Amino acid sequence: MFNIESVSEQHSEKIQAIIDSKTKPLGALGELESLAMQLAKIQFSTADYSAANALAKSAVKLTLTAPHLTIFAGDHGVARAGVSIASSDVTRQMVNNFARGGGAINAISRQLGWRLSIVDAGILEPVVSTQVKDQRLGKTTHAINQHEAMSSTQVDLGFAFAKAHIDELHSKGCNLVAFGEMGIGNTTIASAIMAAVMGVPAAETVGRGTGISAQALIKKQQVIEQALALHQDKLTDPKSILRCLGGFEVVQLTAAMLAAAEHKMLIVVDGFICSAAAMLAIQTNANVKDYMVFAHCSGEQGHEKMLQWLDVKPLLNLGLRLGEGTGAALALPIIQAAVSFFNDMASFSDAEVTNVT
Ligand SMILES: O=C(O)c1ccc[n+]([C@@H]2O[C@H](COP(=O)([O-])O)[C@@H](O)[C@H]2O)c1
Ligand SMILES: Cc1cc2nc[nH]c2cc1C
Repeated sequence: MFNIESVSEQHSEKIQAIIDSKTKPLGALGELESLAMQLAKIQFSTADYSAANALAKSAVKLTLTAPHLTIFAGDHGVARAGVSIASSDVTRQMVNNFARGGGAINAISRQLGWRLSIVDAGILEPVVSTQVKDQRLGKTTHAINQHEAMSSTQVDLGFAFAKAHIDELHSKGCNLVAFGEMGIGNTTIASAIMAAVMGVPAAETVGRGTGISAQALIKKQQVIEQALALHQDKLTDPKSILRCLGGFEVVQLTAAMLAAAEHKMLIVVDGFICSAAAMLAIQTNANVKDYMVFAHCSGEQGHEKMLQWLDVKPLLNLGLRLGEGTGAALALPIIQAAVSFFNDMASFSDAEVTNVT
């Protein structure tokens, strides 16, 4: 269903030679070098003869164009079980806040230069604003400990919506996407998905989300255990996991990542909920991982274990546990720095510096 090319290793040696020709000790730009290598493999991945030629002459440039961050918002039936500090009304209130430019993600995006889309993937009551894109799959999901969260028709519609959104960004020249989410109760959803995908008990995936009490944490774990037991025979593939345990925003996050990789966009993954969607995207098509950068390790218990399972290294560890795409947004200047050194740094020969490699 998704046609995602794995990145080519064809030019790796030439790309490494360019990185190593720069005026620095070998490897001294650390993770920036890994990012440059990843992006170069994505952008020079064709068997194109001219790309190979340009690489040989170190004339090729990496590009970052129209960086775009999309926040998907959704509401969750499970929020009624007392698994969050907030009620579902706060999802709509925060979407309204984003629409008016008042969220943390708005402030950070203005500072760093992300363009923002706010997508209503299915919150209780829609927000009337031209700033909010209607991709609603329903009013709210069913409580996952009582029922399948949604129908397979809703999952499919979410995939279609997300793909159309990404196709539009691509047609406008965007080659770097980040995603965030907003949805009271969605750390319960992400913990349940993590448990289903990794085959570990809820106790290993549950965390405090927005900051619930020790007592509420026990309740939250029970709810996840009930959901896993209720759907245990159906948690066999990503779309079934999304149907049984998902959220409307998690469905669209998963599909958006897959669609972005089809277009060879770099995908910046945010915290716990976005990483749960990334797990499902990778289960759907393992090649998507080549296009992903994991921006940060969230303060949410379980995220570190999830990242270890994914075998990825996050760029930042700032104790953020807000969501909204805030961690992903912060990765932009780091990615820009990787592109700048690759494109603009002098080589030892250009700068007449003794080659120390
Ligand atoms: O991204 C994260 O790692 C993260 C960790 C904890 C909480 N959140 C945000 O908090 C909300 C979910 O928390 P909760 O307690 O309602 O499940 C949702 O709107 C997320 O954006 C996000
Ligand atoms: C106020 C608030 C802001 C948020 N942003 C993302 N998740 C959130 C949850 C709450 C409760």
